[in-house]
Amino acid sequence: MNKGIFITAEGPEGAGKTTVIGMLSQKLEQEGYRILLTREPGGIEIAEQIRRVILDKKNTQMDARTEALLYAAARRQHLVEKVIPALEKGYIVLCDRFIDSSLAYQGYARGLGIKEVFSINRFAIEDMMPKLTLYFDIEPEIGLERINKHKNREVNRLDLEDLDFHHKVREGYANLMNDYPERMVKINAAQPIESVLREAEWKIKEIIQRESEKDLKE
Ligand SMILES: Nc1ncnc2c1ncn2[C@@H]1O[C@H](COP(=O)(O)OP(=O)(O)OP(=O)(O)O)[C@@H](O)[C@H]1O
Ligand SMILES: Cc1cn([C@H]2C[C@H](O)[C@@H](COP(=O)(O)O)O2)c(=O)[nH]c1=O
Repeated sequence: MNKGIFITAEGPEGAGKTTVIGMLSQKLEQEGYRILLTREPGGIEIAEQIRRVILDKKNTQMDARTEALLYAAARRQHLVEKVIPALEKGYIVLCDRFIDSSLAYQGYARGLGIKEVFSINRFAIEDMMPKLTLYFDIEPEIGLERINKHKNREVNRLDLEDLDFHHKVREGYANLMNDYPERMVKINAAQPIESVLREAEWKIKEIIQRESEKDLKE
């Protein structure tokens, strides 16, 4: 049985996910929580290798289903090698992207179908869904402008998709918000960083409180 809490961060490019969960992980650690901060695709050696293949700008010929399968493979390995052991030890796992990225990017924006992409991911994750998903909502124009300003960030193959693709990604997330209102919360990521941080922290504290009460009752 998992004693920890699995939390994911989702959203279009440049929404601020990495910045916000990085800052929150430090804050929560200082408050005494055991935190594992990780990311997808990646987080462990095999998945980082898969990440390099998927995101390499030279791989323009990659088929959409191959792309979806590679993300799912990286996800599987990352879960079994890193996420599940940490949850078993009682860590709060903060993961930068997870299955909803596949559903929004490959399922909706690439047009493979949300249900179809969910089904290959079901094989990868079994029933390991997050307890909470923070969805950082941003207009793609603002998000892309942010990452273009960020000189040290390497532009990857997915970033180079046209604006229409990035709008579809956001539409895909809007569909997921409708489908999973019990675990997904939307945060307006266009706000100043302090407000985004505050909202994300509230949501995380709420789930920590809820889960600890559940533990006490069990
Ligand atoms: N609320 C904000 N207002 C203004 N700039 C922000 C805000 N949040 C993050 N940024 C800046 O936007 C840039 C992108 O942020 P970050 O890398 O955290 O986004 P991301 O959602 O993880 O992007 P990606 O998924 O594309 O890697 C960074 O330079 C960051 O400092
Ligand atoms: C997990 C996952 C990711 N993607 C896309 C989303 C981004 O364009 C890149 C990852 O880069 P980031 O800087 O770490 O955000 O990959 C995807 O299309 N499908 C997925 O399942």
